[in-house]
Amino acid sequence: MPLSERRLTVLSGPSGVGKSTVVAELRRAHPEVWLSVSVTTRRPRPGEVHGVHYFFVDGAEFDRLVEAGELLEWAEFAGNSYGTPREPVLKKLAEGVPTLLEIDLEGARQVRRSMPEALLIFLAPPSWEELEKRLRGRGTEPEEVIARRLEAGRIEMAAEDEFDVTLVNTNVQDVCHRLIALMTDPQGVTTTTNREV
Ligand SMILES: Nc1ncnc2c1ncn2[C@@H]1O[C@H](COP(=O)(O)OP(=O)(O)OP(=O)(O)O)[C@@H](O)[C@H]1O
Ligand SMILES: Nc1nc2c(ncn2[C@@H]2O[C@H](COP(=O)(O)O)[C@@H](O)[C@H]2O)c(=O)[nH]1
Repeated sequence: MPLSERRLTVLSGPSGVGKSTVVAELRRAHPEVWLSVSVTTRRPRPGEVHGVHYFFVDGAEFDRLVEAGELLEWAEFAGNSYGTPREPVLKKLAEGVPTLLEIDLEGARQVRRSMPEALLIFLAPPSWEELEKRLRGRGTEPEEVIARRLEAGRIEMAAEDEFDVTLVNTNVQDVCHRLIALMTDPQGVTTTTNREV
């Protein structure tokens, strides 16, 4: 199947597992993949750019987008709201552009319901200890936020079976190769969870 005919792919996994790192590498190697830019009420981290990493909005604007039906999915995560603008995703899919969403478990569940043809991939850490190490090592959140993210991470880890495939993020390059292979040949994916270590 040519890349242009591929379906929507969702990448989820606990905070700190390496989703953004994997997506950045994937886009470097495969610029033809389009990544949805989410809306969030979270404050920007140093270096994050409005319109590139996120659309940073306040709570009132987020509520307006929800009420106007402008979000394909949305969720609260660790004290902030996050959502996927609907129109750009539908446009890219209609154009046949391979489309990737990097979203949390609740968002993935909503996409599963509204677009059951989407491929849902769970990114797992090599171990819980390594996840904690990565999240703390990133140094972007204070300890109380890290604790909330780890609490959410326990719930996300318990939901791995809801996904079509699990990729364990031991090596970023390996994960990228597997991810692009899955986007290239989604027919090879069975409906039961397929853990690729
Ligand atoms: N395979 C890997 N081995 C070691 N460190 C990694 C690996 N992948 C990512 N990291 C590191 O882990 C940290 C968290 O990665 P990243 O920010 O990409 O996670 P995330 O899943 O996008 O988190 P969040 O959901 O909180 O945004 C970063 O410091 C990153 O450099
Ligand atoms: N349901 C959604 N979740 C999203 C979206 N964009 C990002 N996320 C997820 O939120 C957490 C925290 O992200 P961070 O940038 O603050 O570390 C993480 O799991 C992201 O995948 C979205 O549009 N919808």
